[in-house]
Amino acid sequence: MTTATRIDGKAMAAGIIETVKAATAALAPHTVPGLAVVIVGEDPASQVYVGSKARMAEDCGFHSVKHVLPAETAEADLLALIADLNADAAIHGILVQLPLPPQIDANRVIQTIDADKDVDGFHLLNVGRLGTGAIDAAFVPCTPAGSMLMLRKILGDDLSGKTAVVVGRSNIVGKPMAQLLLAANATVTIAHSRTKDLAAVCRGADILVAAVGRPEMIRGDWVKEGAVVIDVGINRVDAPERGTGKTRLVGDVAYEEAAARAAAITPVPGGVGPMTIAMLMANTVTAAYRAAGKAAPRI
Ligand SMILES: Nc1nc2c(c(=O)[nH]1)N[C@@H](CN(C=O)c1ccc(C(=O)N[C@@H](CCC(=O)O)C(=O)O)cc1)CN2
Repeated sequence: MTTATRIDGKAMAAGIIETVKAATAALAPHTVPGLAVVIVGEDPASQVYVGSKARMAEDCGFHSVKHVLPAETAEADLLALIADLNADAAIHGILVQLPLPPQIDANRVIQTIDADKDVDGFHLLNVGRLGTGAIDAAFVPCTPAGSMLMLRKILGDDLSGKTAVVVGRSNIVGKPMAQLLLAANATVTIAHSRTKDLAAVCRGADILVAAVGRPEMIRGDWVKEGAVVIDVGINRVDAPERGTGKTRLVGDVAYEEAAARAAAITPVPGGVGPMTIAMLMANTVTAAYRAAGKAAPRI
């Protein structure tokens, strides 16, 4: 029996997009936020995400540019494109879709992006700002930023006294998510594949964030009664029940089992994913406000 509140990321994302549109309109006509998205190669999921980002940017009233580079692109050519985008005053945000092909050093690429245009929040300067509590000066990575807004909607801004467990230690999600939770006064554990008795660690969490990339790894009996569960995983699995060769998306959490114990939980799809794209738009409009020397709206 499902008892948990389903945290609707699609609806929340739509609200954020309305705020971004209003903030964009308020900058006109002097500044039009500009977002450049760059994809290297033909990974089908990346193509979908990049297409959604470029379309959403247009919908928000941005100057939206998409660069599609072949899979065999040399690192030097990608770095040259980034240098051009860094120098382009019409571009306020630069996003290079990950993963990149193996001949390209993703870290070198990320560190080449001007930190003031790093709307993904992956540049060391932004990582450092987040890690030292200078969150208002940072660009915060979109997935954790969106996850945090969802949590705040349920639990409020101050997480004092709450125990949070983040399962996953990636630079894109796990680590920044832990920093955000810490900044909101939660008591934070980062767990991962080598954590001893992961199920027991999860069972201690008032806030459980799953970002491991393993379909439905987190079972219902890993979830504390009344916990808030944020499922960051987006895994495509076979769905023979839908017909031959069909697939479906599942999270890192076994949704129905977890929902029977949690107070609130994000679904997959329709949870954290749409918030990721909305927060990218929010970061881009923030970058444009900063470039224009104006105070960015709080989103
Ligand atoms: N440069 C970046 N690369 C990647 C990031 C990122 O934040 N920056 N994150 C992920 C992928 N990602 C955005 O790029 C992303 C993933 C999923 C969704 C989303 O809306 N998912 C939908 C389902 C979509 C589907 O049907 O396939 C959902 O969960 O409802 C948005 C963005 C890796 N790379």
